[in-house]
Amino acid sequence: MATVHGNLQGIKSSHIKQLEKLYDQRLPGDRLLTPEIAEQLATLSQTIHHPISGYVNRRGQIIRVGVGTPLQTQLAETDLPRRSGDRLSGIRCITVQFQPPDPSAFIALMRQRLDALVVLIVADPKGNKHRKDKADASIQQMHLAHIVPDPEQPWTVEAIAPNTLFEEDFDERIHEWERDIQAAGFDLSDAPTGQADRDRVLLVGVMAEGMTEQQFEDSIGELVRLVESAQGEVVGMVQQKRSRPDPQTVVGQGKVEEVTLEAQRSRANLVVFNRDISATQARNLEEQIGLLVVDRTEVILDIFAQRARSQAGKLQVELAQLEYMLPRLRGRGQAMSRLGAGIGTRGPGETKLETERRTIQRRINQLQQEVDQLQAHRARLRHQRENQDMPAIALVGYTNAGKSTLLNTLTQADIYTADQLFATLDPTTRRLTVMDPDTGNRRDLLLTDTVGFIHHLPPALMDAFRATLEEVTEADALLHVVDLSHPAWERHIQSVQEVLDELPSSPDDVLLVFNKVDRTDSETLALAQQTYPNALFISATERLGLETLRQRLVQFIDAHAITSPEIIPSK
Ligand SMILES: Nc1nc2c(ncn2[C@@H]2O[C@H](COP(=O)(O)OP(=O)(O)OP(=O)(O)O)[C@@H](O)[C@H]2O)c(=O)[nH]1
Ligand SMILES: [Mg+2]
Repeated sequence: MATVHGNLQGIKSSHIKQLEKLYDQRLPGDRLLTPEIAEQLATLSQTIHHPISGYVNRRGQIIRVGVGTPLQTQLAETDLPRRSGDRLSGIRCITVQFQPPDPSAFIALMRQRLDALVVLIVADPKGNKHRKDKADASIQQMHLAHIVPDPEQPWTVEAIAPNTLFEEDFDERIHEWERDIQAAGFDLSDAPTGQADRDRVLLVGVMAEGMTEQQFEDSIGELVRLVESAQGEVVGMVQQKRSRPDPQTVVGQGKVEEVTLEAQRSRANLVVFNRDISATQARNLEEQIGLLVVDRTEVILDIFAQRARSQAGKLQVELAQLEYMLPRLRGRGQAMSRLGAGIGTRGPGETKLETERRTIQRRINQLQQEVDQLQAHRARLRHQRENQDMPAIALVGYTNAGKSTLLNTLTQADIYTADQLFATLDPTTRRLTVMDPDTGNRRDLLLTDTVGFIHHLPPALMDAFRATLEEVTEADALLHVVDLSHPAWERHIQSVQEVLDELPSSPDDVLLVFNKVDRTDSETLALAQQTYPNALFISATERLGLETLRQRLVQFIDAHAITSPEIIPSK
């Protein structure tokens, strides 16, 4: 089928027919291009005001025609002929553009292991007021690029004269290039394929106005942890200081090119921004970089999607993902959907993404109802527990602070704990019996472990996880667990406070517990003790300070008269 690829939006059907007709043409196998086909491509490109790329095999058949640059119209890995890593793909690309070739074109050359890339440059009729609609097919420049076995810059490009391009026997030259590549032992298949299990992620850090150097570094450090928690691997980073994001591409044009190049150099298959990006920005960036581009929120949602085990967890994650996606629905091109290995593509899945907005909205409504039911169910459970007259205390804190470890240590529970962000999604409640040291009386209380917080917890997650977060809002008191060994512990306390402030309500009684003192330096410990004289200092893994914690829990219950605890006389 003669399908025209690329972005056909706004292109007249008569022009699409002309593009389709290109498939009927055939080039002599030993020529890179003929003047006739060059002219047809140039005229068509000027008529539709868009770059056009044609792909030709070694027999001279046109196998693909696309509207857009080589990167926007590239063949997916699966559509390329299977060849060993030291061989070219046997396909060349002829592209007509209005600008000289930029790095994205060479990246397309590399990714597809093209025999050669011919770039024809014509005047953009849009930019020429006097001859608005009249195509001026005169080709202003011709460039020829091909792969060379140089790891630093694995391509070369040169201006080429028409008679060389149209008349020279290129069969031999291509074989020569291939022999050079083989002789150098250069592996072309080293390029990212997007089929790997782990995403190879290039981070883009935008340092916004008002951000200190330290805050910026912390945010990048956290983003690396988030990517790793989502099973991705950070392979590089590009950063930019920018007071106002570019509405089209977040970062400036030069930076986008740097990202494109760096992505190629580090063989990344996914680009992650440290700030939120709009649908338009994502689309523009993807078109220019040629890779899937996601933001921090999508990475967090992806971790949640991977971690959700229970029915309730899955339900809430799906709701959060759909709520996040709905205003951002953007038909990601075929090429994009194949390039992303994992992050940003898991969860509801591509097919659901492509279904209409209305279907998604209906699904959201349905999920909202299910979450309402879940909320009601949890409320009933809590009510039953309240009848037992036991005070309920919720463990809250920044993700990875050690909440689950503490609950496990105190109550011999077996909640999954790990040195990764968002290990816990589902709340777990355990009974804890503590002894009043003065009277020797035993007291029972309920301790609930729940999902961790993070700086700027995405609103979609806060809404979808309302049933889970109610364990916090409905508790009688909170144990705020802080990882004191984390360099950003003070900001973590602040971020947790900010999330708590966003909840409809939260208990006034909060006991601050500094954890991981076994790996905290003495200055930090002294500073925290001085700043928070009423706080507790513990190590959940080393079982340090736990007895004091238990005693403080008893006092805490009494002093705040949280409830009238049942007093069980000791034997
Ligand atoms: N050195 C040290 N490590 C600890 C301590 N407490 C917990 N950890 C480690 O910190 C990591 C995170 O612990 P979790 O209990 O999963 O943390 P969490 O707060 O439940 O995290 P999320 O569920 O992701 O929000 C694990 O690798 C624990 O072994 C401690 O007192 N000392
Ligand atoms: Mg946990």
